[in-house]
Amino acid sequence: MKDFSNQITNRAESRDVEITDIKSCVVEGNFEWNLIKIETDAGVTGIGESYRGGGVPELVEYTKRFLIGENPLDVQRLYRRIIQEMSGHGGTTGKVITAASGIEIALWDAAGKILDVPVYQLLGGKLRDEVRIYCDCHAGEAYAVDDGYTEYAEADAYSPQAYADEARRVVDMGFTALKFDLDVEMDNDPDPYNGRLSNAAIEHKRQIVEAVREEIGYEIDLAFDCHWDYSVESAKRLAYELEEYNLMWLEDAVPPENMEAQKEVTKATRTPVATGENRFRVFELSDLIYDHGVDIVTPDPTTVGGLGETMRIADRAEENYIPISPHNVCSPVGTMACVHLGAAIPNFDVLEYHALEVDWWDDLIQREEPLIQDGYIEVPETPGIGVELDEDVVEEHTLEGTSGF
Ligand SMILES: O=C(O)[C@H](O)[C@@H](O)[C@H](O)[C@H](O)CO
Repeated sequence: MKDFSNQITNRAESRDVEITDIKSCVVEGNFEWNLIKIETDAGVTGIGESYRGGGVPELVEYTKRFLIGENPLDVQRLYRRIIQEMSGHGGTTGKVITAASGIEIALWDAAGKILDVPVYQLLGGKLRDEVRIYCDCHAGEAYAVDDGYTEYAEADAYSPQAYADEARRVVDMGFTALKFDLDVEMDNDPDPYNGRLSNAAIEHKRQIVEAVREEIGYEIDLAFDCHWDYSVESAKRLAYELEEYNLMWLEDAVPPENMEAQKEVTKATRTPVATGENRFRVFELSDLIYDHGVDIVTPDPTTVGGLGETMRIADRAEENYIPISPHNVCSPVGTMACVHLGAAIPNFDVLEYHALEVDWWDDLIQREEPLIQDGYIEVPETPGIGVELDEDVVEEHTLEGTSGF
């Protein structure tokens, strides 16, 4: 059995740092945000975020047995150590990689603070001073949270007009790129399991896209997400139907497991096709990238294995002239980690923001101004990922029944 413990002996004293504790906290936003803290004996705490959902706190707790005492500056080695230590019990993919992603981000933050540089600098420097954001939007009354929102009767909540009105509202906030969900309840008719779209369902979707385009024009980038719902033939029929609307992309039209099915859809249409958020590590995306089975790749850095793993994916995508637009449904912590990534990779396109309905999203960090200004986030010059949590707000929104940091 190999010994994966720290074999590094040669290091300048000023960088001889140790991890003293690792903590996690689930914050209840529009998703359950898994925040992570890594404490060190250098008086520095790194913060990170793993993708939403259950299991992360337990896995983070587990890693303490081999990460405490390690040097947080060895980000790449420690990420691999998590996989090596846990691969025997399913750690090469799935939730272990999700947990490792948040730890990896917290390590970059700690490393940046210890070395007194922003994370993008550690990733190789920056190609841009600000990162463009696309806003994930929702039609429908469930999301009526802000001024200027029209309330709809339930039957009209997913009408083309409701989509167009919401698109207008979000464009007026300064965003230059939007995404809506295109999977609507009527897709279940007549059968929710076979993935088949009726002609009426496709026509309804076409009308939604048309209404949004008529409202916001063609200068705004516009994407639609289908959440892995359709059969190959229905995905293709839908993608053909939308070709005339010049979308930024059509996302996740078929289920995520079958690469060949995905490739068939991508290659069948001139509507750009995006996917990637529910794959783990570079291994689960390489085939799709090298076979040009995706037009825009959308890994989630807080799921896929952190910033290093996303950079490896971005490298392969760049080699194939494919842009990368990270999926992101995080709090400001995970979002800011993605901003450093977006600054450091050449083929970055746009970063998702998915918290329009969380009016305290910005309050979670210590900051005067909203993070997003006119649809962009400025790449911070402060050490680490460049944001610090407001502990009171974290505590206020800690998931009920969990202990918090
Ligand atoms: O692209 C996206 O923004 C995602 O698909 C989200 O819309 C999902 O709903 C969420 O991550 C739940 O799984």
